[in-house]
Amino acid sequence: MSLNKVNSKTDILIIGCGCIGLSTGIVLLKTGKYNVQIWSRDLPPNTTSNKAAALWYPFLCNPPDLVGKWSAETMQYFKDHIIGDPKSGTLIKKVNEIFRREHKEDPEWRPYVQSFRRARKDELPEGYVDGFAVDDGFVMDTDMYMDYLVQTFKSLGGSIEQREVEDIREAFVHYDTVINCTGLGSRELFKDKLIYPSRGQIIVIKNSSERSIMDEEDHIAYVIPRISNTVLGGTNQEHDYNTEPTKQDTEEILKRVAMISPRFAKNRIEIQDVKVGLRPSRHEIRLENEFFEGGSKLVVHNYGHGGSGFTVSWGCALEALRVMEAGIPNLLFYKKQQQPKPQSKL
Ligand SMILES: Cc1cc2nc3c(=O)[nH]c(=O)nc-3n(C[C@H](O)[C@H](O)[C@H](O)COP(=O)(O)OP(=O)(O)OC[C@H]3O[C@@H](n4cnc5c(N)ncnc54)[C@H](O)[C@@H]3O)c2cc1C
Ligand SMILES: NCCCC(=O)C(=O)O
Repeated sequence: MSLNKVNSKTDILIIGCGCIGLSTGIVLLKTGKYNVQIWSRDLPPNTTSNKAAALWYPFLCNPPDLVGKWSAETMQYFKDHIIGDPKSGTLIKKVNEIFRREHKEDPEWRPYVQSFRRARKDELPEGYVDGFAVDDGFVMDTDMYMDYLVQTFKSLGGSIEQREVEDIREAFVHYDTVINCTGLGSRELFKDKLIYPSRGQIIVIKNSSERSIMDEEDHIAYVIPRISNTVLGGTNQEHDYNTEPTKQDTEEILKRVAMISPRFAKNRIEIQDVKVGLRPSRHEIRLENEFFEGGSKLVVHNYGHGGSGFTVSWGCALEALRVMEAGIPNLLFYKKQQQPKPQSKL
């Protein structure tokens, strides 16, 4: 008994074409063992992923130890495979998180990131007394990076179909193994009411700056310089489904950003764009196997990455591969169990 195979490779379906679905598909294709197709309701640039800032920095995501591990693995993957490619839209950029109050504790991800250090006094704006620093963090022009992921996925033989899945059994007609990378979509598709939107608004401006700086202590304020523009943020409104920018949030962001980086005083900013995305927030990332139809169908869940999808994407993709390959023997066992017993000759 074998799984659906073409040219001796096993067919895998990924649902979702955000940074998680695309990273997971690329990792699977690079093994040379799988044919991978993506079905997705929205394609880049119309995904949440495309609305991200984005930079490497664990934020609004749990569980802390695994987020630390996956963030570090993602940083290494970027260094090994992505940063050097100008088509990727990525840049190494120092990241500073700054605090108005002393922070005795290091971040929980500190043990996994060797380059972590405390901020120097000269890196702290007026009114800030403490901070974290990661000198080899990275930022990405999100639309460029998402296009890069799509091109990489397709160049490795992956195929993408724009298609909404209303019932997971639609996928089971053609596939034994499905990887669920639907982000917030899992709330409906898998009735997971633990996942909910955290609304984030950002402003895209022409100016640029030499480093990423963030104050996330009492509210959110960040400046993220990219290749072709700079992103100012942000907001975090839980259970808010409004995907339209609001003038009030834009004003609030500009006021807060001026406090962490005075050079961005409102009257010197040329706003290019204002975007809103709904982070797929959950008490923790769901990355596990779930068997359906008496064990003969396998879904690998990989969703709920909150404010850190890019930061953990490659670590989670590698983990999804490991989890899936650990589950396939069970799948074969259950499929065999369901085979009709050969009729006795007597
Ligand atoms: C303003 C903002 C700034 C951010 N900045 C950063 C940052 O700096 N660094 C960072 O690491 N993260 C950042 N994030 C978080 C990051 O954007 C998310 O964690 C990440 O995009 C989640 O990726 P995803 O692929 O799971 O989700 P999505 O990008 O939402 O992709 C889900 C996909 O599944 C598809 N789908 C859903 N349901 C179905 C269905 N039923 N059938 C078919 N397809 C379906 C959708 O169409 C979509 O293609 C930010 C988020 C926001 C909002
Ligand atoms: N951690 C600050 C970068 C922006 C981000 O992650 C977000 O979700 O907003």
